[in-house]
This record gives sequence, C-alpha cells and structure tokens, in this order.
Amino acid sequence: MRPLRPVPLSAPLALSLHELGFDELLEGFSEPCVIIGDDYRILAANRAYRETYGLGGKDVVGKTCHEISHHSSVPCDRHGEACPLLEAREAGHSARAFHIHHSADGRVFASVEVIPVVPGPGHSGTNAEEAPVYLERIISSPAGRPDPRSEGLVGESPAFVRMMATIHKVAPQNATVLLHGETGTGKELVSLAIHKLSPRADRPFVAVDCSGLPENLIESELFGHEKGAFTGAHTRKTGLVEAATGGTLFLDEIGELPLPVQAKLLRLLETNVFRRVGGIEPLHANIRLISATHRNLLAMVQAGSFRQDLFYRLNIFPVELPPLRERREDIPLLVSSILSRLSAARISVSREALALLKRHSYPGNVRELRNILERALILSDGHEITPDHLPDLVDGLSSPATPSGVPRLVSLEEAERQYLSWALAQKGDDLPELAKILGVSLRTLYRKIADLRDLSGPSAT
Ligand SMILES: Nc1ncnc2c1ncn2[C@@H]1O[C@H](COP(=O)(O)OP(=O)(O)OP(=O)(O)O)[C@@H](O)[C@H]1O
Repeated sequence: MRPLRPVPLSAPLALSLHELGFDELLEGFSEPCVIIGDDYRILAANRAYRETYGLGGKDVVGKTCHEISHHSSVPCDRHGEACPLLEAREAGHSARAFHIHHSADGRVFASVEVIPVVPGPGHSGTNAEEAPVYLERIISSPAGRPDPRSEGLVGESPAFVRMMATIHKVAPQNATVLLHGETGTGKELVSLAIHKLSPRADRPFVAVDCSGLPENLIESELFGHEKGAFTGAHTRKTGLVEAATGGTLFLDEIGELPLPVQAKLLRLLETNVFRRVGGIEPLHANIRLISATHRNLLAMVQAGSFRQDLFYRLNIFPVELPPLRERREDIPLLVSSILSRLSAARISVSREALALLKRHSYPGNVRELRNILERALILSDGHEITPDHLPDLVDGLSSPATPSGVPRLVSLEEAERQYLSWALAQKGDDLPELAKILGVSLRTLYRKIADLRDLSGPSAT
C-alpha cells in the first residue's frame, strides 16, 4: 500500500494523515472522503462517500468526482463554480468551495475541501505512482437544501448559493454578524442557520424583535432588572442577554433600537459586561450577537439616529440577503417547498400560474410568496393551483412590478402607480426619506398615496 504524507496540513488533519495507505487513510474520516488524481478520477473512496454518493451499488472508483457529485461530464469550473481541485493544484495548498451536490438522498449543499497529498518519506515508487493526488473531504450542510423537502433554507440560484457559502464560512467563528435584507428575505431563518452551524448550536438561540418592544421596556427586556428597579418591578427578572448565555442572541430590526439602549449595547459588546436595570453588580455576558435590519444603517449614522461606533461593532461581518426578485430562479423550488410545508397532499401548479408567480416582483419577498400560496391553496380547495387562484397577481395594483419587471406596456400614469406601490413596500415606514428619494415634497407624496388608495380600494398597500 502506498504511504502518504499530505502537504501542507491543517493541524487536526496532520494527526491522522501520515504514512498511511489510501484505504486506511480514508476510513479515518467519518464524513465522505475520496482520493482523486490530477485528472479528477477517483482512486479510492471511504464508506461514507459510497453511502452518500453511491450509484445504486456501482463502484465509484475510476469515475470522475464531477460525474458523481454534479452528474456532469465536465468539471464544475466549466459551470461557473469554483473548483477546489484546480485551486489546490495551482496553489499547492488546500482549497475550499461550497457546491450543490447530488447525493443518493437528493440535492444537498456541500462544503468541499481538497488537500494535496504526497508520498511519505519512506516511499520509493514509480513515476506514475508519484503523480499528484488529493484528498477531498465533503461536509454536507444541515442548514438547508436545494430540495423541496428541506425544512430549512431553500434555494439554488447563484445569489442564494453565494449567501449560503458566506454563512457557512462565518458560522464556526464567534464573529458578530450583521444581516441586511428587505422584509421577508429570511433574516431570522439565516440567523438560526448560523447558530445551528456554530459551536454554540446546542445552547440557546434567543431572537428579539427590537421594533416590537416599547421603548421603556427594551432595556429591562435585554438586560433584566432588579426587584424594585421601577414601579411594577416586583421581582428580579433575568434579561434576554442572560437567557442566551453560551448561545446566540439575535437582534432583529436593530435600527429601531433607541439611542440610550444603543449605548448600553455598545458597552456590552466592548466589555462583555452588563448590569441589570437598577443593579450595581457587573455581570459577564457569553453570547454571540447576530443583528439584522432592512434599513440603511450607514444613512442612519449620517442622520444621527444610529451610533457610528455601534455600527462598526455590529458590522464586523456583514451578510447581504438577496431579494426574491434578484433570484427568480428559486421561485419554482420555493413554490414546491412552501406548498409541501403547507399541505400534506401533493398540490400541482399549472404552467400559467407558475409563470405568473415567476413574474411578480415580491416586495414582501419569501413571506409574500408564502402568503400568496396560502391563499391560493384555500381558493383551489387543495386541487391544482391555476391563475384563478392568484387574484393578487392577476389584478395589478396590489402586486406591483419593479420598474424593471413591469410585465407589459402600460401608460406612464399606471407605471407611476406601480412604481409608487413598490417604493412604498420598500420604504413606506419612512415617508420623509421616501419623499426625498422620489424628489417630491412630503405633501405631494401624501397626495399620491391617497390617490393610489382611492383607486385600489381598501386592500391597497
Ligand atoms: N430561503 C428560504 N427558504 C425557505 N423559506 C424561507 C426562505 N427565506 C424566507 N423563508 C420563509 O419566509 C418567511 C419570512 O422569513 P423571515 O421571518 O426569516 O424573514 P425576515 O427577513 O426576518 O423578515 P422581517 O424582516 O419581516 O422580520 C418565513 O416563513 C420563512 O420560513
């Protein structure tokens, strides 16, 4: 058997990779692993790889890695993906990539690491035997799948896969993460995924909606209070920072946090110390903080409503969540996934209905898609969903298209109404700011909104 020595090695691997033959080496790993040659051919595979990617009992040895995991006759870089083998070959050190793989159990997200391996010092082989070989380890993601049966995050578009790759990189670190995305893009789901992928996974995940808490309560909710700290504080109360000890605290809509609480949060992040309201004892926090917002925090900093120092503390690792209209390729998959979550029966969607669903601009993103499908399911009595069951998408105003997504030629007046509906869905909570962006006075904006409501009836945005 051929003795092996890997170059260079990350510390944990170095312990298991020395002077071993292919099979012995591979069986040391519980995750799927293969040894591949320069030409992508699999030279050996461990049991986990055979079970995960097995081709109905046929051996994988002699096949190429892209044939097995991508069901493709050409390497993944020819599909626009990063090929870790190519990178490892060129750089001479290990390389990683995040891919969608075909496993025996459907498609999965997979973190792939390729490590160059060379013969051990005692080995004197033939030239052919000394051709470079690589160890490929694959860890499939528990955070979601590009598969309708997935419980977690669903998607397969390049924008979505890029975001998934980013969260898989940051999750194992303790870094503070700031998620930015429009409403309904999945910020809470992504934050939970980061928690589940982190070493804190078996400790608490505590989610707090900063916009849902009255200003005078936020501080005691977050930090707790001592008995008698204020009228009505009859007992000592543990705050959410303490409740998240060892785990992750998710602060949703961080832009809504009042300035005095921003100062306390900053102190917590800088010193890891906080005090309960009315308390003097300093308490040590042990949390990972993930925050999220749909707002432009930098613009808020410039406007003086968000602390600059807190912004930089929160923004250590920013993650942008793509809006659904920028990943329309995901709509068919999301439709089947959401329908299978909503109904145990198999519900089909007609071609025309799917075309309508794909054309809509979704100011409310995945949450809006879910609501539309929930209504359609009721209207269809659990049978095939057709355009008749999608009145919001057929009727126009309550389903505004983005300027780039106007599905047919319309009058300028109609285009303005559609654009205004869309703009309101993006920034309707800050009309002065929206008026500024649209270049109209606040009074004009109010008038246009009133016209829009008159025209579209009580259900308009
Ligand atoms: N990629 C996805 N795959 C499957 N479901 C998703 C995805 N993204 C969002 N959802 C679903 O959409 C809904 C909204 O998601 P979530 O609450 O995480 O969004 P959000 O960005 O936090 O919204 P908000 O800013 O309004 O709080 C949920 O039902 C969630 O399960």
